[in-house]
Amino acid sequence: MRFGERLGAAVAEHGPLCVGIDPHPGLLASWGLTQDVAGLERFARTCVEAFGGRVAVVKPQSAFFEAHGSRGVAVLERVISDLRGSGTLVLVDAKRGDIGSTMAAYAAAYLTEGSPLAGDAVTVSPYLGFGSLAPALDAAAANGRGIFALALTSNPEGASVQRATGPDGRSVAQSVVDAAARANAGLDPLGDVGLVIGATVGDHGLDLSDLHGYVLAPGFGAQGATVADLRAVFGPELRGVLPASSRDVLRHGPEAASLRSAVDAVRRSLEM
Ligand SMILES: O=c1ccn([C@@H]2O[C@H](COP(=O)(O)O)[C@@H](O)[C@H]2O)c(=O)[nH]1
Repeated sequence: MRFGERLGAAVAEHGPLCVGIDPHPGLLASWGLTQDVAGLERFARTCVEAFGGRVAVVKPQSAFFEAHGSRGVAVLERVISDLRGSGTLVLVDAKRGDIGSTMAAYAAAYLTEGSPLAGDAVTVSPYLGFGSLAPALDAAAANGRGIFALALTSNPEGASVQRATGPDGRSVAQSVVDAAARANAGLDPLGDVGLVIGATVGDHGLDLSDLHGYVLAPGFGAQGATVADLRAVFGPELRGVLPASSRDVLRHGPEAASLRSAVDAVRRSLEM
């Protein structure tokens, strides 16, 4: 089954919340864990126990695993494998992007069946030109996987690049939206190319009407965006929007049960 179809089924079962696994040093400390691979592993195992089979999609942040070197990456590989084994979709947040020939290697790593780092989808950066992502689009389609391309990111620094307008009068972000829409055309119910648009961005000024794909909305929770902000940015129904929260859920650890309660509370807030 295509990624967009699998994501649709997962959202129908669990709701749209995407929970992030971001093992910040500060969170390891507040969970009473050591600042090493053993602490990382304990943190990650607790997250898998808490979220596996309970949310539509989990987003491990690759940077916090990479920070621990090859043994940290091995922990990420186990997180991906165990979450997928529990039936939960995994969006690896690695924000990869490079010239096409190198992008093909990233696509092999993150989107190809049998690769230990391949989740169900990966975040990618289109800022070497959306066309440079072609190997990732091809690998995603061939392997039933998806990509989420950065359009308008949640950090304030992103706007100077992403809201800039090109010679055709479109913003850079709108050109990313339009390219994703072309990739998703004809795929029902939604395609396999999603976008990242922060919940913090305010009036995004984008025409998303032809996107026909999912929108990951980080910035919800710890970065200050509320449910009201989500509705103001994306419309009252939040159709196709996956609000993403990491620290605001993870701060409730280290007990898996408390993490689950936090997820349930966020989910309820999204339903109100
Ligand atoms: O525009 C973006 C793109 C990605 N992120 C990532 O999402 C999480 C947010 O974590 P919180 O603790 O919920 O703030 C993190 O992994 C970022 O790298 C983003 O925030 N904004």
